[in-house]
Amino acid sequence: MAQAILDVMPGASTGTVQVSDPLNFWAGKRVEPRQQKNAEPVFEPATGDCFFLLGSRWEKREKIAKLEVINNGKSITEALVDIDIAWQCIEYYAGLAGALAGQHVQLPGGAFAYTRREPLGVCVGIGAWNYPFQIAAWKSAPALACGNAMVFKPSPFTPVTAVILAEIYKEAGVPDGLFCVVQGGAETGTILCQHPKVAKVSFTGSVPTGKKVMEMSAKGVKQVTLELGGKSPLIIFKDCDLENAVRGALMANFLTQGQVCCNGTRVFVQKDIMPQFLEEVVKRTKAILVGDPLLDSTRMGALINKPHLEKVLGFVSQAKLQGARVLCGGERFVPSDPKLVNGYFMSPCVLDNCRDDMTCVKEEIFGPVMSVLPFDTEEEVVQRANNTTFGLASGVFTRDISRAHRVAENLEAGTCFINNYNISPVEVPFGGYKMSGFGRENGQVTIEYYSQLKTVVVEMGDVDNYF
Ligand SMILES: NC(=O)c1ccc[n+]([C@@H]2O[C@H](COP(=O)([O-])OP(=O)(O)OC[C@H]3O[C@@H](n4cnc5c(N)ncnc54)[C@H](O)[C@@H]3O)[C@@H](O)[C@H]2O)c1
Ligand SMILES: C[N+](C)(C)CCCC=O
Repeated sequence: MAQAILDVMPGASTGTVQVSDPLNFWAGKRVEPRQQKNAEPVFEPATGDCFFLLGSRWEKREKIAKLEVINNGKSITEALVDIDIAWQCIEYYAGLAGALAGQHVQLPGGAFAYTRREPLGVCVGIGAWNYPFQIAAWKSAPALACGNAMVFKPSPFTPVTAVILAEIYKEAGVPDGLFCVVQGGAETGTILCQHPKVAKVSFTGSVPTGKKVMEMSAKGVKQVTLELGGKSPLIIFKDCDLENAVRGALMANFLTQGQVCCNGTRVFVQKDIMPQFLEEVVKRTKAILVGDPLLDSTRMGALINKPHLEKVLGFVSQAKLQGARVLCGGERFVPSDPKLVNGYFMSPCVLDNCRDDMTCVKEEIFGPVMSVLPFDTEEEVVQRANNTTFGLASGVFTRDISRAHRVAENLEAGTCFINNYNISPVEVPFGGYKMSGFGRENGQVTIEYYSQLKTVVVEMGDVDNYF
């Protein structure tokens, strides 16, 4: 089955998914993608209709990416990477499916035991809106590889591309019902978490919703994976390669309009190199091309919706009131293209003069806002970096290899990037410490979160009877 799914990704088959009213469609219902041959890949904003023609592997990649741009607002450059990460994830778990294995344990007297890795049953995946296709793949690929079924609920803000994934699985021959997409918001999510036949919930979203999901799952003794928010530190020591550190800071803050859970939004810079760092990071931030996300040249698209844009701009206003200095950006951006004037764009922002007690430094903004903080010593910065309830990711730039590993060990986070940031190869586990959640996605370890272990004990002699 896994091979069949892979065969579909590079295949030359055709099919379409028709989506009516992408923001509200199929609320709470099972999606049955319609097969319509030879339809054009178009999206009609006026009617909300979306037609998608599956083609060759690379045509599909482009078309799914284009739909993801329409779905989410991120740049096409990033959406293409997201689609690649998604198929790499499916390929990876397809490979692991055949390698699932237990253990043989020799016992006294010739008896022995063995363990079997068995599926959990029906797993629910609930996704956030920032990586809609990728999240659906990160959850469904290991779930299916372990022999489970998955019911996936995307965010109501980005309902489209999970359905494309369902279509791909269907084309690959996945039996009906093994991967289903249901649409809706909190109400639908609640029904899924409370359903007695659901064995596990894998959730990606905010901390408050994650707590509710955990509470509901606890009542049914369901397993849970929680991929929640973050306020990750990025520590830049004076002995770093400054050019790479600046690039790393941009990667840590501005992907997907800054709407990334693991972003390194608290950028701690050692005082000695602060002026050079700020000069370079501001110059490069100002050069980020914001605008039509479907253009290859665009590097930053639109935020997810108006309330969210207003919330992010509100964080910038509050930061100013609390004494931060805006070095660039932080304002609504209106592109010159008339069709984009009502879009939810903002200019990427760098905040200086920040303190640890400011709201912009303590809370997850989930937008393109980098807060820069000075520090003196390693001991001090590690203590400040850990002074948060979150623990998703962290980063350190230094040429001192001992320091790099010491800092990585001491940071309370599920990931520490050394001399890079926000790369996530599928082979590498991803997940949080503290309030950023638990369980992992990606990597071999995720098999353990989508399967259960059965122990079989085999007697080879007579039964010892105490009675
Ligand atoms: N750690 C990660 O891997 C990761 C990845 C992406 C986003 N996030 C986090 O997600 C947040 C942004 O995403 P969001 O705004 O979509 O989060 P959210 O918590 O508002 O919603 C996430 C999902 O939960 C659903 N939902 C809402 N209420 C529910 C309920 N009561 N029961 C069940 N499901 C419910 C939503 O419909 C959506 O599908 C940020 O905090 C971000 O850091 C984390
Ligand atoms: C692919 N990234 C950039 C590591 C993001 C993972 C998902 C978090 O929002």
